[in-house]
Amino acid sequence: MKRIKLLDKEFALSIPASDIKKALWEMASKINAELHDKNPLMICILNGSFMFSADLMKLIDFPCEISFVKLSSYEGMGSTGKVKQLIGLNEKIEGRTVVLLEDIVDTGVTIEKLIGQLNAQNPRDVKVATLLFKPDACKRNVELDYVGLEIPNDFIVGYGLDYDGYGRNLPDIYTVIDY
Ligand SMILES: O=P(O)(O)OC[C@H]1O[C@H](OP(=O)(O)OP(=O)(O)O)[C@H](O)[C@@H]1O
Ligand code: HPA
Repeated sequence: MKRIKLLDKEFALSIPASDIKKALWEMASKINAELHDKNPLMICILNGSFMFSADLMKLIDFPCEISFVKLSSYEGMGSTGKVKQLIGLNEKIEGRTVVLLEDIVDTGVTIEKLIGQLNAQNPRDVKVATLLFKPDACKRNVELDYVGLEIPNDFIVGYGLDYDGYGRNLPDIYTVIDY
């Protein structure tokens, strides 16, 4: 299995780009079927979601808007449990369907906090589309409307996800080894 090194850690290939592509096609076809008449505002949660959001948006077959927020909770290989908001949302969402685009729901603290903030602005509906979900790590009761792949509770990098800033550019996903 292909291995890479980032900083002090080694990683082994765990999800090839072809599996990511298939998961994106399946998710996009559901979103296209269910939301084509809802004029949803897509919200990309930076940084990690930049690659997933860009690839998913290319598969959406109806006119729709995208905006961006920037949140941070992870440091090194673990969650701090605290979510910092680095860039907020400018758009008004009252009465609108919004779709949060996440690369990963891990402990669930990031998505739970953002859903709470957005619900205070009385949207019509807040939906969550996440490429990856770690069910064994998730401590929060959050409803995930579109999930690409369920994965084990291991630290991963690639396809937007980083280890201390590195690895986001990798087209495949890798799992840490020997730590
Ligand atoms: O479910 P959680 O435990 O909250 O973890 C998920 C969040 O962690 C990552 O962001 P991170 O804080 O690493 O910031 P980044 O996107 O800039 O890498 C990821 O992009 C999610 O937003
Ligand atoms: O496994 C992960 N890897 C990188 N960033 C993350 N943010 C949450 N979980 C992860």
